[in-house]
Amino acid sequence: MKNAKISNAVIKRLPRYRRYLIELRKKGVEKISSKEFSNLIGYTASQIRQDLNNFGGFGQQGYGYSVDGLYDEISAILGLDKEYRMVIMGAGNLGQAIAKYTHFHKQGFKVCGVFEISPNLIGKDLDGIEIMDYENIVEYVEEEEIDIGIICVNQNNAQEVADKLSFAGVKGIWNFAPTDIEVPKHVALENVHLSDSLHSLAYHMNDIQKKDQSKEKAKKEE
Ligand SMILES: NC(=O)c1ccc[n+]([C@@H]2O[C@H](COP(=O)([O-])OP(=O)(O)OC[C@H]3O[C@@H](n4cnc5c(N)ncnc54)[C@H](O)[C@@H]3O)[C@@H](O)[C@H]2O)c1
Repeated sequence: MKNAKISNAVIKRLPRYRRYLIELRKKGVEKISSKEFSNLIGYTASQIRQDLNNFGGFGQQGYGYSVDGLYDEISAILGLDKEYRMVIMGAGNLGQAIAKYTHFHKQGFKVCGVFEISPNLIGKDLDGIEIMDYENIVEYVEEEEIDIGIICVNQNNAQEVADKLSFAGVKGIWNFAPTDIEVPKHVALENVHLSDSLHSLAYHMNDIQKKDQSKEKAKKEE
């Protein structure tokens, strides 16, 4: 890797590159130029070259990128060439939905356990996964070598759960609670604030509407 300090914006684009490469592999495409990739994905060719140069390039002048090679490299950069063991904290609506979503497992992210505080849920079975008592989370993470904790508890309990998971030794926390939790430096944190995304959608919808209205107005005034 050329540069250890990669901007978050670049990291966020890599899964998208990878998704398109999966489609290209399915179609049997073996190589692609940055121009062709640009037409497909919607980023400029120079953006693509710049992004991939962060990691040493991979492209060959006059040849373009090897689809398999680039797919392997990006997968390795994202750490998707290994398996991860996960626990879900909170077996409410969201926790259950994530536990039942089998696609993550196919991508190498295995849900090993689900933890709860509600006596009504502890001991129940969730598609083959037993819902366990939150009291036992630290031992479980240590014994089962859990990598990732997924926070699906109520907002008010999220920080406490994050502290417990960090203490127990998880390497990453995927936080769905709509609150900014703090984690120690050795733990990676990714927040998924669905409402933020929805609010951003509302903004863009209204922005398009406003632009359309001002176009209409300008037309009428002509
Ligand atoms: N449901 C959604 O679609 C959705 C979408 C975006 C964000 N969220 C957020 O995700 C979180 C969960 O949402 P939900 O709809 O599943 O809520 P929910 O109330 O259905 O479930 C939360 C569960 O967490 C459990 N819990 C609380 N403290 C705990 C602890 N310390 N350890 C283990 N379990 C604990 C509760 O007993 C409950 O069963 C919330 O913070 C919510 O704001 C939910």
